[in-house]
Amino acid sequence: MSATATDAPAVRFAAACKSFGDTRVLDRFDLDIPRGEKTVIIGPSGSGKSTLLRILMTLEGIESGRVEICGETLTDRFDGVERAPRGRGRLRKIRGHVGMVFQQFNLFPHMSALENVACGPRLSLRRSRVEAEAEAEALLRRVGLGDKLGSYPLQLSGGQQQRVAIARAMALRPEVMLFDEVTSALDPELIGEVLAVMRELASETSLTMLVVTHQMGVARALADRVCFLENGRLVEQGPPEQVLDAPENPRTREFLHALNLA
Ligand SMILES: Nc1ncnc2c1ncn2[C@@H]1O[C@H](COP(=O)(O)OP(=O)(O)OP(=O)(O)O)[C@@H](O)[C@H]1O
Repeated sequence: MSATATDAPAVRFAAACKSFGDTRVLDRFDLDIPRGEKTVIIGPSGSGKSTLLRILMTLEGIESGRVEICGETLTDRFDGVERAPRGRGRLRKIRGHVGMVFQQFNLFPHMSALENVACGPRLSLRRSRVEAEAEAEALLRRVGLGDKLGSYPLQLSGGQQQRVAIARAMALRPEVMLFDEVTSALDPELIGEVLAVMRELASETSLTMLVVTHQMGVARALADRVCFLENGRLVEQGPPEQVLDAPENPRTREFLHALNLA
């Protein structure tokens, strides 16, 4: 039986297996993330990092094992096989725990920054327009965009669009925030402004943050714990100064060495 919602970890993968055709992407994968922890996942291309996040967003199911978010099982046992959860109410409840920010900002182009942030609470949380927009304005100020409330995505830089996307995810008051390569599409001079917002969230909130990145600077700036993933397995994990500066596993060392040469 799973733990109750309050004492359960924010995220739990237990012996989770996931394949695409003949490709085994997660191989009896185990990971517990305590509430409030900021975890950064690094690893080579194709190691399964995005798949982990997609499973947590219930966009993918698993074949066996178990995945939980805030004590809710993401998969239903059905004929001995774990499947993605069925039923709209249940899906909505599970997804309500989670916010996600992607590499591509995915803002609605026909809506202003304010409307992009306010529309989720209006539709999903049934907030009034006045309430949703007041909260959206506060969030946009928090990410340094108080002067861009009426701007449309095309009038904003990539860094500004990504900060709107972070505010939009925060507006739904998730307990767990997932960040998938959120600084990878940005010019180097814009990375810092997005990272600053993420650092502020990391230090000033009790959000659980799960961050996938290829940028070790991002890992250093945010992580309580860095996890190195390869071929769907957790090869090494620990605080950033251990995993990034003094890795114990030869595979982690090779990966970091190759990054330094790149
Ligand atoms: N929908 C899909 N159908 C088939 N194969 C997929 C699908 N999604 C992912 N894969 C495969 O699963 C493996 C893991 O992909 P995933 O995107 O999770 O890796 P990743 O570590 O996030 O890679 P990257 O760093 O390049 O984004 C890869 O071999 C990928 O080709």
